[in-house]
Amino acid sequence: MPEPKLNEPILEIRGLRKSFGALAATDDVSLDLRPGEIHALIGPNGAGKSTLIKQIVGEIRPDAGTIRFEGQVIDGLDAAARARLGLARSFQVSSVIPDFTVLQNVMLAVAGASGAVFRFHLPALADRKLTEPALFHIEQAGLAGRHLVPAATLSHGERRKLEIAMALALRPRAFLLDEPMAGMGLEGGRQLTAILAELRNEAPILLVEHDMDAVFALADRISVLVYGRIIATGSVAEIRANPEVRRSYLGEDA
Ligand SMILES: Nc1ncnc2c1ncn2[C@@H]1O[C@H](COP(=O)(O)OP(=O)(O)OP(=O)(O)O)[C@@H](O)[C@H]1O
Repeated sequence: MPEPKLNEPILEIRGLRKSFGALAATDDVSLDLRPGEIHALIGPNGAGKSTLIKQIVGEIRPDAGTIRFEGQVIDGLDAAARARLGLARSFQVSSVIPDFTVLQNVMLAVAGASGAVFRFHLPALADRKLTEPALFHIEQAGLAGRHLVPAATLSHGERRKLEIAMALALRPRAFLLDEPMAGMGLEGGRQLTAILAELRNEAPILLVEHDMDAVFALADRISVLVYGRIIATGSVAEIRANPEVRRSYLGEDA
């Protein structure tokens, strides 16, 4: 794989198109995810956000266009191969095992990432190669002290943090987060916002989110998708001031 150059986009989408019958769900979309940034993708329901994410992770094949990941064209790779490169969606497809503790779940993710065989008996649980990174990611995700609690008994917000810890264990090169704030409540949302702000230091984040408070607090750049097209990309200030964006998505009170 060619070495990515500093400041070259981690993810580079060019001229992507996907139609369902007569409906252009992705209509000539070009978008970059740069190192260290949180790039929010916003837009009304049905704008094509999920369809775009599915094409990035390899679940849907585009009709046209190219996706590069760390300089490599990934158009021919399936979802599993893309995940192995470090390009995977977090949160939507959840692999949390309810009967396992927080620590066991994260150890499983650490083991999966390293290719180790995970044995569910005491020697494996004492294996510091798994416990140490697992505990580190649990703390990173804001769950310190909760590692012995079964996942089934976690609150909604804690469960999301567990999912972040498991995502971190996979050492992704980019995070694709699909509505992480959904159902979090005010306090949970605040906590998750702080965690995501830190997460960007691990890998850049493409953030699909309807919660505009979170988007405005976190995003370095925002792209606005309407009817499958990106109508604007810019800083929070630029997007808030953009008349077309205000008309089509934010409303005049934004
Ligand atoms: N498999 C499919 N077959 C036909 N139409 C589809 C399919 N998947 C999505 N669509 C249509 O494509 C458009 C974009 O849908 P998509 O789910 O990507 O939007 P979205 O921006 O993610 O919406 P939301 O914010 O509600 O999640 C919608 O009109 C949807 O009905």
